Amino acid sequence: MAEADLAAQIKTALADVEIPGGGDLASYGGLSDVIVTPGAIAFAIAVAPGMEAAFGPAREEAIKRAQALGGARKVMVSLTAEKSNAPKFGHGATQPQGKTRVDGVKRIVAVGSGKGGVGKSTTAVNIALSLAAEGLKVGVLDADLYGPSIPKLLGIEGKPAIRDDGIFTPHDVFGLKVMSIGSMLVPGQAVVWRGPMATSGLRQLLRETDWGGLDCLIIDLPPGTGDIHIALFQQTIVDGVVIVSTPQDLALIDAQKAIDMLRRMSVPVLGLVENMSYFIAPDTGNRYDIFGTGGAEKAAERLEIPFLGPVPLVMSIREGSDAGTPPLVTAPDGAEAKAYRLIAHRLVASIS
Ligand SMILES: Nc1ncnc2c1ncn2[C@@H]1O[C@H](COP(=O)(O)OP(=O)(O)OP(=O)(O)O)[C@@H](O)[C@H]1O
Repeated sequence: MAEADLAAQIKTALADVEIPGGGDLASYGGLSDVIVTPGAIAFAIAVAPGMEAAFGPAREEAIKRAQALGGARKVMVSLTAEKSNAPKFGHGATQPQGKTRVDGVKRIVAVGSGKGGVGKSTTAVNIALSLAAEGLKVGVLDADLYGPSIPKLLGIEGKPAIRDDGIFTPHDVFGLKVMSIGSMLVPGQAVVWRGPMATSGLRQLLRETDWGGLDCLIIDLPPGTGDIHIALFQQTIVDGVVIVSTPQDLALIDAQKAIDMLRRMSVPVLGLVENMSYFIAPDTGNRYDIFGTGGAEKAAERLEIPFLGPVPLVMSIREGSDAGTPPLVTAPDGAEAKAYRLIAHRLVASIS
């Protein structure tokens, strides 16, 4: 059945779901669009603050109705009271209550950046592979809803398997357990998958995946600071965040903003990586500091966070990453792999 037809059928089925105070869910103003992808069905129910518990049975019923029509698709229905969920920032910020660990995952390290395109996902994947090369059991969760690139970086195709009990089985690639929010989306739908729906999708990917006992889960965050970050840091104990930046000042200002947010949310900043730090000419092997290298190191000092190391701008990183064969896999003893391994060592030291 076409996805649009299925969405319409689900909407019709929701007309039989009663909501508190009378009326049905399909005609309730707080119901979002119903999104149907080849692997998932997602929608959100926004309620007034304090009404979450009262709407619980309606949500359960809605899940049942959607599941009955959706076959093997994973159903994600979020219930949010938007105002009460707003983060408290700035003066008087409090440590959010109710953060929990993820079953079967010892440590969570998120990788973020102030702005897009700085090489955050590339760094996340190569840090994960470096940790795995040390003998750790490592997973990667791609939470970059607006540009999920982990499947491409690791050459993953298709969707993760879903067990009978609805739990995801992650992809197994180069020894990593990998899940991507990208496999739940079809191109062009990320924009409608925002707010409560996105955060609910992330929560399910994180908590309804059989990670199989990990020493460390690396989460590739979207760039900047948004709903996904806030929801993750409010709900989950994250051991710390690595910030990736390029040497350009503008990027560092953005990185600084991201670091400020983490501090206000009481999330440890594990350090700064300077990506595309210098250029190695492929023909001569000569090094060129074309961007004025060292900006991130100085910024790290100023911000009083560890500097984890520089990664050169090298064609082999771009080509290997774009082909799904990261340098840690193709040339584990090469200079690029060494740069990532050094960063991973410092990261481990920073966590402990
Ligand atoms: N050190 C590097 N040398 C050469 N190319 C790199 C390097 N790091 C990343 N790239 C390339 O830069 C591009 C962007 O990288 P990546 O997708 O990791 O960035 P991102 O910050 O995660 O971006 P987005 O904001 O889209 O998530 C990719 O084509 C990648 O191969």
